[in-house]
Amino acid sequence: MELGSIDMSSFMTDFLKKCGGFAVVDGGFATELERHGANLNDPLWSAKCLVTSPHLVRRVHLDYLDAGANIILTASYQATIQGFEAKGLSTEEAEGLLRKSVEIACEARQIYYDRCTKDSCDHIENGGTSRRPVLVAASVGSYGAYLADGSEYSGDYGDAVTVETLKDFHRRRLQILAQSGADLIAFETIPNKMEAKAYAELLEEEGINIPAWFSFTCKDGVNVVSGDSILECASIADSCKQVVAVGINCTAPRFIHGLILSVRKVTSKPVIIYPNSGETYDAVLKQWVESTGVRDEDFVSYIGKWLDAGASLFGGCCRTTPDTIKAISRVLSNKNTTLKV
Ligand code: MET
Ligand SMILES: [Zn+2]
Repeated sequence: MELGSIDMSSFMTDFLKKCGGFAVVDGGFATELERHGANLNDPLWSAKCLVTSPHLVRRVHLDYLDAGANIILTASYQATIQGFEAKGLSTEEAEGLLRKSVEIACEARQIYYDRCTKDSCDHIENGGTSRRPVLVAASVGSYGAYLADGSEYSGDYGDAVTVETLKDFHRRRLQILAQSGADLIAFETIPNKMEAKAYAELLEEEGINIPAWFSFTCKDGVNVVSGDSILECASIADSCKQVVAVGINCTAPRFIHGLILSVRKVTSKPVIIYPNSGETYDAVLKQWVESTGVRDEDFVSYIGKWLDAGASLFGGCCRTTPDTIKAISRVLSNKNTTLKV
């Protein structure tokens, strides 16, 4: 199969080299929209802002770029054609909003570059200065995120849902996002093995010619939220040629170290991690609550340990903010400097 001009095998390693060894991913997107006043109590969640307040979406991307992100994720996590249609939009309008999520992120990157001065944005590379590399990743949330019934964090879709159901659900959105100008696709918060398989098959069958990452949401140090083993899930990602990074997101920081070691057992692809704050989402209350008994400290202090365990891309998920990302950037730029000496 012709995959166009992008060399999937070196895409991420080349990018990491340009970043100085490690890359910074952005933080909680919906969290930051809410901090700016958006009301996301809606089945579309953060994707609602693509309709109601695109300026806020751009603003949040800029907040994360200012905080040091090398990769920004689009507002398409919960943007689905089916979800928009349920709100009375036409298929064309729904598809337009998917494209718009990528356009806004690309626009934010351009604004960021345009207003960069040497002092604030450039980094030193081989004795000269160069622009900080930034990629736009088109976010794809799970079928459970669309259902908005809590299955996003249980991975339990019932017996009637098969790999084929999931492929049919995701197919058109994936085709559109792959042709939208995004640099890669971020399959995020994958809750079970079946959805990973569906994504891998779709990438192959649709001949998707931009890279992707697979990121799983886990309930402990060895299993994704459905109970499927992270080893099996990460192996599916490993065997897919378009997949350029494999990892974990929206998972409590305390499980991340063990999970990185597990992922590394089954793949040599770069490992990405962007944990949440350690709180748990209560699907009935529709809010984040502190986990009983265990408290995660500010996880930025764990980054060094996660680096040693072999991860190379770091960011934050729900309930993290630009301050988290600033702190991560600081830790990583120290590491990058150390590496270059
Ligand atoms: N990128 C998405 C966000 O930060 C991931 C959500 S995980 C439930 O909003
Ligand atoms: Zn999250």
